[in-house]
Amino acid sequence: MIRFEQVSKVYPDGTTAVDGLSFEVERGELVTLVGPSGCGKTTTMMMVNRLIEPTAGRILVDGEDVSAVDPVRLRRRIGYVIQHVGLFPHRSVLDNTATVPALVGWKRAKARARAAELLDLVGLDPAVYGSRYPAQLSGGQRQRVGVARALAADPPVLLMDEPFGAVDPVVREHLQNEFLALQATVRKTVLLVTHDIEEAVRMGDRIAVYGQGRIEQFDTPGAVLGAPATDRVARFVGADRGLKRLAVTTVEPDDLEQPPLVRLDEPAAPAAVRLRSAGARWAVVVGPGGELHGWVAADVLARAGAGATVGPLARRMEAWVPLGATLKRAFGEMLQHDAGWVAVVDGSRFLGVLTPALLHEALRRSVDADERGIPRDEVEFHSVSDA
Ligand SMILES: Nc1ncnc2c1ncn2[C@@H]1O[C@H](COP(=O)(O)OP(=O)(O)OP(=O)(O)O)[C@@H](O)[C@H]1O
Repeated sequence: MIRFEQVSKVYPDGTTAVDGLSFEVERGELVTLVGPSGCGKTTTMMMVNRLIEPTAGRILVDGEDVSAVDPVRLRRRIGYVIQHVGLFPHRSVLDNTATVPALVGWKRAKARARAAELLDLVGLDPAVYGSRYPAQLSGGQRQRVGVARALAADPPVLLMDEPFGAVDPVVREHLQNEFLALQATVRKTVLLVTHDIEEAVRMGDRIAVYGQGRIEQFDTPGAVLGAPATDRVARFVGADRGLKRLAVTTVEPDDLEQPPLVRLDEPAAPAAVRLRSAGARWAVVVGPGGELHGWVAADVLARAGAGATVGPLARRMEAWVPLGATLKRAFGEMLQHDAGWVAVVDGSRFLGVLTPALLHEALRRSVDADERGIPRDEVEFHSVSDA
């Protein structure tokens, strides 16, 4: 969808900002460009909508060489979000959002209706915020208007230059998550510039890690964190890349262990016997359809009076995550609830548990899988304790 072919940019003063760059962003993909200040990220992005012209090479958007397209027409097909948003201070939020539809000749009522729809989509009630002016918004709200405005004419391509840079870390994470949820439905082809590796990892389907004017590695976040291609990439992603990788590695069924199970409506006494003979100190309690209910300690079952069933003795399961959650979230749940394991569910159905050792194993297998280019469930794992 966006294709760079041997693109270079040398500024008139002789600075080589971009040097022989070739890469492609697939349709509906979000690619983050990340690297230290001055490495050429913004130059790369601004060549796509012709705010900067390359010195050599060509850039194709949807198969069309951008140098052959009138820049104004080109920019109508490419949404652009920048750090300081650039809203018109004397226009209402609604009119700011309707800017591009109005420019491309939509009737005022239709442009405003579209703007209201977009404001709603980015979480701003148009009835409340539509008539305000930019100065009457918080930084995070202004950023949302910037995103709504860029999406208003429904461009297939979105360029975002440090779009969440001007807000504090908490708001930033919130906006990132909101944008990811939005992107899951609108599926734009997005190029996002950031100098923040955490943001690149969280947002990107793939990441381009820049050295000076060149891409050092172009791969999925997991692969970049698991197997940095060069020393420079390794230094940039940081010594804690294993921890960062927790945030991009998901829980899969093969990662899980099957603990002893007891049924909610089963009598306590035989359940206690079963657990004792298995040497288990606790069991997961499931409902009749295999749905997760809670957990119960073996000694509580053993002390229960005759005729007791498991149900009233069970404790609520606090530490659980859905299948597909990140390992970071699973680990977070364990820490928050001071639990040695976390239950994993698919919908309401109980699938198994993850322990710290299994979590480590899942992480190691995913690193191996990326290094060898094979699926994670094909990686055999031997831990120190097997030796
Ligand atoms: N108009 C210009 N004239 C000369 N040099 C320029 C010009 N614009 C940018 N540069 C230089 O080109 C290089 C790349 O700049 P660019 O803005 O693309 O980097 P960046 O990676 O986006 O940096 P940052 O994260 O700081 O925004 C830098 O050395 C910069 O000083």
